[in-house]
Order: sequence, then structure tokens, then C-alpha cells
Amino acid sequence: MPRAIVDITPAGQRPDEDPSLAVRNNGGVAPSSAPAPAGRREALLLLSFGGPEGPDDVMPFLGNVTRGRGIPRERLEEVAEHYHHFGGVSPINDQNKALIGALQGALRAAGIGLPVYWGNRNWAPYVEDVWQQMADDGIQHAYVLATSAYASFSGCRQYHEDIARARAAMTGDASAPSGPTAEKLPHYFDAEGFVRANADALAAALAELPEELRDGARLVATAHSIPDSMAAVAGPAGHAYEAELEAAARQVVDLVAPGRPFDLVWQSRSGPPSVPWLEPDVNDHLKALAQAGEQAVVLFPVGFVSDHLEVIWDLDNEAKETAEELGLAFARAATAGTHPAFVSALADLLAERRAGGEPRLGTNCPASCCFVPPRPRPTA
Ligand SMILES: CC1=C(CCC(=O)O)c2cc3nc(cc4[nH]c(cc5[nH]c(cc1n2)c(C)c5CCC(=O)O)c(CCC(=O)O)c4C)C(CCC(=O)O)=C3C
Ligand SMILES: [Fe+2]
Repeated sequence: MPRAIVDITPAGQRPDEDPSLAVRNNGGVAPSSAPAPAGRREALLLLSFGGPEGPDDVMPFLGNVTRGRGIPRERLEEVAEHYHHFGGVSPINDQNKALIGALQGALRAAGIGLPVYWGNRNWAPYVEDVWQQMADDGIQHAYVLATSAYASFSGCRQYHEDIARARAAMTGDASAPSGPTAEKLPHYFDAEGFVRANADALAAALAELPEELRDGARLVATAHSIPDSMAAVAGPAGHAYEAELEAAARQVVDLVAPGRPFDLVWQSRSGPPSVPWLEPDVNDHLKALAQAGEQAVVLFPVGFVSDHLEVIWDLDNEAKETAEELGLAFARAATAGTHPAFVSALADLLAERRAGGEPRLGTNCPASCCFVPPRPRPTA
């Protein structure tokens, strides 16, 4: 069912102009540089996007995702079709459950006895409900692992806002947040295990191509397109989304084929055509490659952490079809998923944060980092 979403940041104000908005990081809790206090009851929370579990969920889910974000109706209907193609079920929920299972194993193995919870922004289990659950269970502090490795409003700041919203929902009063305090774990695009997982997948995808095409195949990294205006404010100095993606893709390729060139292109564009988003689109890029005489491509969606709907629809259906029409040999690398190196990198991030030290970007973000002004919403 759709859910009333409380506005955290009033429209028309910037956090650096209004100091009361500057504490939204980590739900209003300044990240600590000291080690976790002994005896504090802590948890790890996997915070994700959420996805529909059946046909009737699809439209309410899309309503939650796009509320106030100016996405045209036609785009929603088109995306709804993608979900209906898979029975109205997003793969992202099972993927998150699998990641939680793997994380529980890794934490046990590392002797970190924290329970792992799961909450989402756009679908059940909602982050507000899991916050109440953690409070009921006596959890005092949550380390929040978002299912995005990068900067940007969508990938970082919006997760901070989710935490703030969940803490505000505990009392129904945004000025009196309650429940467990929180620290979001930092961006992990450059974590060795994330890079290793993507590199293993890239090597496996390359090996799917006919042998004579492998050395010449074009390596193409993909990530979710975002509006130019969102890209311009990503990170403390702007454009951190693109910079982090470029850095991650470079490291991935260097593990497989040191120094080999690659392209970074964008997928899953949304929004009205009048609004510029990051380009080129992956399909346009494939056309340009074919025109330039390329014979084979390997796509690696380094911008995502699991093979969710936008990966399997936009790449395995659309981009693959484009490549076939163009006569390009095509392979698609898997995302990090539950690769053991990735899972242990995530456990390391948690251990690092619990040990204290300077909080890194993603945990501690400047007040207006990744800030995209909310669109004014119609008043009820
Ligand atoms: C940067 C980024 C990530 C990666 C970081 C992260 O993972 O957080 C991401 C992930 C995801 N995006 C997802 C789904 C959707 N994203 C949409 C819309 C949008 N995404 C955006 C950006 C991103 N999105 C933006 C700027 C919009 C426009 C609306 C707005 O300004 O907010 C829409 C609305 C319809 C449409 O227009 O496409 C849907 C359904 C799913 C779930 C897939 C599944 O169910 O398996 C996942 C993991
Ligand atoms: Fe998205």
C-alpha cells in the first residue's frame, strides 16, 4: 500500500542557508570519530530501494518512488510493463535477502556479533517500520549499509534522508527524532572486494565471447543515468558520481586487463525529455561503436550492486537486443551480488566504522552535499 511520506527538507531552502537543515546526515546524529562505546546495543541495517512483490504492488510502488519527482505518466506505465514482464515481482528483494544471509555469515566468521536488519525506502519492509522494530528489540545504534556504492542524491543523500524520516516517524515530529541513532557506512566504490567482485564478473563475461573476439571487445561500464543537475552537485565539490564511477571502472578493468581502455555510459534514463540527463545512453553508444566498426562488447554494470530489474531489463533485454540488431557480439557481466570478496569488504566497512577514526564521505557528508531541492508538492 502507498505510504504517506513525511517531507524532511522543506522546499526552497538549502541546508547551508538554514543551519537547522544541516544535521540531516545520519538522521541528525553527528558521526563519531571515537570507537563504538562498550555495551551499546548495535545492529547492521541493510537499507535498500525496495521493490514490488506482485502485480498489485507495481503501481503503488512506482507512486512511492516518483512522488514529487516529476516523472511523466507515460514513463511510469512503461516501467510498470517491465515489472509486469516478471510477474510484478522485482528481483531486488530476494537479492537483498541473499546479501543479508551472506553478511550474517561473514559477521559471524569475523566474530562481530551484530544482528542484521533490513529496510527499504519504497516498499515493505519500510525503513520506518524496521526502525520501530529495532527500538522494540532494544537496539540503540544502527550502522546503515545502503545498496549503493556511490555519491549522488539517489545513491547517498536520499538514504540519509530515509534515516531521518524513520527517526522522525518514531514520534511523528521531525524536530524530535527518536529510536536508534545511526551512522551510514561510507561509499564503497573503491573497496578492494567490490572491485574484485566486478573484475571477476568482467573476466567471466569476456570468456563468454568467442575467443577470437575477446582481445578486441570493447569494455563498457554502465551506471544509472541521473539528471545533469543532480550530477553537478554530487559530492562536496560536485560531479563525484561520475568521478567515483570512473575510478571504480578503471580499477575493475585494471584487474582484468591493466591499462585497457573502457567507456563509461548511462542507462535507465527517466524524467521528461526536456530535462538533460547524463549521456550517452548505452543503446546510443552501442550504435556508435557498431558504426565505428567494433565487433564485440562486454557491458559491466559497475554502477549497481545487484542484478535488479534495471539491470536485467535495460541490459539483458534492451541493450542486448540493440547489440543483436547491430551485429555486435554481446556479453554482460554480473554485479557484485553476494561475491565473497564483496561481502567481506562490507563486513570490513562495518568493522572500520565501529573502530572509530575519521568518518569518510558517505558517513559524514557536508551539509549541502548531493542536495537536490525537493520539488514543491501540491498541498492536500
Ligand atoms: C542513481 C540511481 C540508482 C543507483 C543507486 C541506488 O541503488 O540507490 C538507482 C537505483 C534503482 N532504481 C530503481 C528503480 C527505479 N528508479 C526510478 C527512477 C529514478 N532512479 C534514479 C536514480 C537511480 N536509481 C533517478 C534519478 C530516478 C528519477 C526519479 C528520482 O529523481 O528519484 C524509478 C521510477 C521509474 C523510472 O522513471 O524509471 C524506478 C522504478 C531500482 C529498483 C530496481 C528493481 O526493482 O529491481 C534501483 C535499485
Ligand atoms: Fe532508479
